[in-house]
Amino acid sequence: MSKPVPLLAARDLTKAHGRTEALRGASVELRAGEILAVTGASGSGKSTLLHCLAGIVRPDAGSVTYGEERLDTLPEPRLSELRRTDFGVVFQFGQLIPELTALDNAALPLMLGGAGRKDAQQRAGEWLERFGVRGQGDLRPGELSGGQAQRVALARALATGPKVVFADEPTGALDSLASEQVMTALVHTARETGTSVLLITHDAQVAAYADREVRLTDGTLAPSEVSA
Ligand SMILES: Nc1ncnc2c1ncn2[C@@H]1O[C@H](COP(=O)(O)OP(=O)(O)OP(=O)(O)O)[C@@H](O)[C@H]1O
Repeated sequence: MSKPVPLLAARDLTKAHGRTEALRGASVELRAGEILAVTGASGSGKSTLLHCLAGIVRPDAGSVTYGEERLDTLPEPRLSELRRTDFGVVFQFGQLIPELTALDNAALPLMLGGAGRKDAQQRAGEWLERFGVRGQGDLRPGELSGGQAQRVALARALATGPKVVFADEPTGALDSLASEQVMTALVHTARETGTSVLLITHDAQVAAYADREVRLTDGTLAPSEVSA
């Protein structure tokens, strides 16, 4: 059988922050519908890799290909459009807007994409429901538990129907029960919608939810792990 074509592929990425070489020739592929865990020690370059793959940061060298497009050289307007339409991101501390209710937080990307407020709120409500936090829709982030906030963040990331969700330590601030609930909801929804997930974690129990795991060491991935 021929090898599946990757949805997103990084080749030989290098990226320095000042004098720190965060990535030193990292290559990785994400396939359509795949949940890929990127693990590695603190400082090994995981977040930098995610930022390059999501088109948030441009690598110093190497390529990032998404479908037919080269993200590393794409003009900023098209890159922002892709980030809005095709990518969703979730970080360790949710990054919900504190002044907005959970419902309005989840509705915001839909409104930015052109939906009217009422329609966006209705669709956002359905996404909160999927993640088991519809009852918390009127609460502000400060009134949510860590796990609830992360589930709202996931609802917000998935509401626009992205092809890829980038999750950077989405359970890093949670206890094991909340972590399990967040990961179960994420995996279930990704499977149902065919969304690919790039999951960064230092937790082996979280990585076990993925289809495949690659490990970054000092800014590179071992060749055997690249083609696994
Ligand atoms: N904005 C920045 N300015 C300076 N150095 C940075 C910056 N971002 C990252 N670094 C450095 O680059 C290296 C890789 O960082 P990165 O955050 O990608 O690693 P990580 O594996 O995600 O780490 P952690 O698990 O601790 O979040 C580290 O040495 C870090 O200190």
